Amino acid sequence: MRERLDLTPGRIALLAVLAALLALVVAGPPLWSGAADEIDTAAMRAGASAAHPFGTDQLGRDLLARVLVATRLSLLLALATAALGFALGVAVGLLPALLGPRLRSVVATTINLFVAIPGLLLALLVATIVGIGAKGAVIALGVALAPQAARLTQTLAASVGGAEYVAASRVVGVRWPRLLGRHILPNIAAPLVLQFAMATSQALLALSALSFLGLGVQSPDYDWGALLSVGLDRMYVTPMAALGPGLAIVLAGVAINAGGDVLAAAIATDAPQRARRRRRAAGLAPSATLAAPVAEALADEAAPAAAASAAAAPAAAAPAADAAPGDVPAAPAVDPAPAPPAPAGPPAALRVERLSVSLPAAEGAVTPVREVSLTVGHGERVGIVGESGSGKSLTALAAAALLEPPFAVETAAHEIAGEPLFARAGTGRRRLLGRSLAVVFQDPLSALNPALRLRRQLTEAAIEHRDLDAGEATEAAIERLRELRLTRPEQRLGQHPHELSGGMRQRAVIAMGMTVRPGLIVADEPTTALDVAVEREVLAALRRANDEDGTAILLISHDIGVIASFCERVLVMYGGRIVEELPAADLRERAVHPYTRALLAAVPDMETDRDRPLPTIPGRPPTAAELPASCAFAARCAFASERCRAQQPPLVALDGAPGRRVACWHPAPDAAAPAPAAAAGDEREEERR
Ligand SMILES: Nc1ncnc2c1ncn2[C@@H]1O[C@H](COP(=O)(O)OP(=O)(O)OP(=O)(O)O)[C@@H](O)[C@H]1O
Repeated sequence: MRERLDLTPGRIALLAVLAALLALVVAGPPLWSGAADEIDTAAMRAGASAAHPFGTDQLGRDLLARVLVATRLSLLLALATAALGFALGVAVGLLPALLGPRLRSVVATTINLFVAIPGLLLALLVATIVGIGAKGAVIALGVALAPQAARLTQTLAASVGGAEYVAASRVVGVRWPRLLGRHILPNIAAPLVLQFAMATSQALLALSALSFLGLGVQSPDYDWGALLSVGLDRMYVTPMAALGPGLAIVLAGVAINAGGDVLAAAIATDAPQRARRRRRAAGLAPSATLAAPVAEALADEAAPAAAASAAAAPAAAAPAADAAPGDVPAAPAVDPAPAPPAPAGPPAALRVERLSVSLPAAEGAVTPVREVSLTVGHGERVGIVGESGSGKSLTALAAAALLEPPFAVETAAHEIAGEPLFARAGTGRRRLLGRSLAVVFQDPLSALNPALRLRRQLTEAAIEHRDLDAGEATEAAIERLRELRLTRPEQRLGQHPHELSGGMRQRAVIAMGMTVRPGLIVADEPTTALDVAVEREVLAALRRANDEDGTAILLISHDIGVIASFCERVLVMYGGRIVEELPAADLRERAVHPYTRALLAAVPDMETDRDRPLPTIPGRPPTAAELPASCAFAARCAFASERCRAQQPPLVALDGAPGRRVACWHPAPDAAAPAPAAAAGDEREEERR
């Protein structure tokens, strides 16, 4: 502990000084105000002596006693100034995390404007309004401190807001006061405390300077600055008259900073925080691709509405409100087959039609997800597979309504549990999402708040959405953990995330999502960071949720082996589109898209010749900026023809093969599968020749 708090002998000495100063704040005036205020005409302007070590002032009052008594006023005024600055600054600095994108940018611009004004100028401006004296000085300096505090808070809150555990909490519908209180403020407390201590010592210095100049504390009150002014006259006769208050100011400033350091270190080196720092140092930060879009997700309901407004409208909906008009090009015109209708019975857990995601880029807008239509039936396990950059995560995040400007989301339809998501207003939408959908991100540690024990994290969604009290929610969480085969669940709830292994954490995240019994879990690469044994545990946990609760699963992975073994239906994505859809059972033998086949060929099976290298797909997938208006896979495809390089193949249903779709001008021959419905079937042989 001592090492973690960096308690060097010097720092311990400063903490002792701070403790002594705090004792003086309490005991100084009662003990010494008699001597401090006693006028002694016989000893006016006396030099240092045993009776008056710092000498006396012009009325013969003991200067040492006055310095001791002034501790209270000096420190309390400095504390009040910093408190005022931070109360204003933190309140304003948190606003961008809570407001919609437009108001957020107004507040951010205002903060920037105030930060640009020199603090002294701002203080003088306010002082002219509120007047001089102790009260005026506190208000003027407090207001001058506020912009820096606001900027710091804004930056810190934005960085925590990007964490996946905040996104996970949002998706289960946790409201902003709870988000702030539980997830954001505890995680930004350490740097804020540090900054607060520094602001207090700065305020002490500034207030002393004002009192020294006669603009701060007014007679008969006095602080160290006022005493310094008295003592300075006699600096050469009685040096301690000036050195005493001067030293008090310097020592107090340094001691306050040391106290702030130790307090901040105590908060920051709280065990879970340390674990997170170690992870960061090891380079295990959350994936930038995921974190970036979610970073904006803090704006509660207003912002999804921006992206959603487009979604609620028909296919030709305008881009999201924040994107400049004309920024987003229409996705290339294709005539995609709609997602196959869900079987009769309960409504589909998720249905999106013509989902496109665009974002502004240097070279104009890019559309990394284009016209994706998919349905996840009630209780179904559907997989999305594709190489990195194929658009899987953006599709999943857009489906979970977690994308915000600068991403612009367009859909012709977006239904969750059979209900049109964007027909609802903010609160209703959040409730629908919170009750019907849970998201499991790739990195379980970043999906859990490192500062909180599992109990709070696993119960908050159930308290919010199932109206359970804390005891009932705890019971539900224990039951979920037990179902997911986590040993000693009661004990686990008392632990912090870093105390669990990777697989346990991911199961805890799944349990967190399952406490509201959602109809759908969207799991984005939930096993990528885990080893094979743990991967099996996590997939088994998802499988149990599916089997026992009928929870549908949308599993995203670049590993076609995982998808094939876990899912019932597979969507293969490439270049932001679905290029093939088929039942998982057909994957190995009946896939017809050359890309799907190439992915499969790159996975070894029992018949693979171990002496020969595995086939790989030549080249690399196109980035969002490189997506052509023709077939995106053509550049890497052995069967590509002129037509592939010129025209985008539409995603079409395969005749006589329910639930199968393919987007290819030359689907591979498949003895078991009927010929594709597209004209491509006939042309294929001809063109290949
Ligand atoms: N925050 C972002 N800023 C700019 N471009 C992005 C961003 N996120 C995604 N993209 C673009 O969108 C494309 C699709 O990204 P997405 O994360 O959905 O792919 P993915 O298939 O999930 O890949 P991975 O498995 O690596 O996560 C990327 O190739 C990238 O060009």
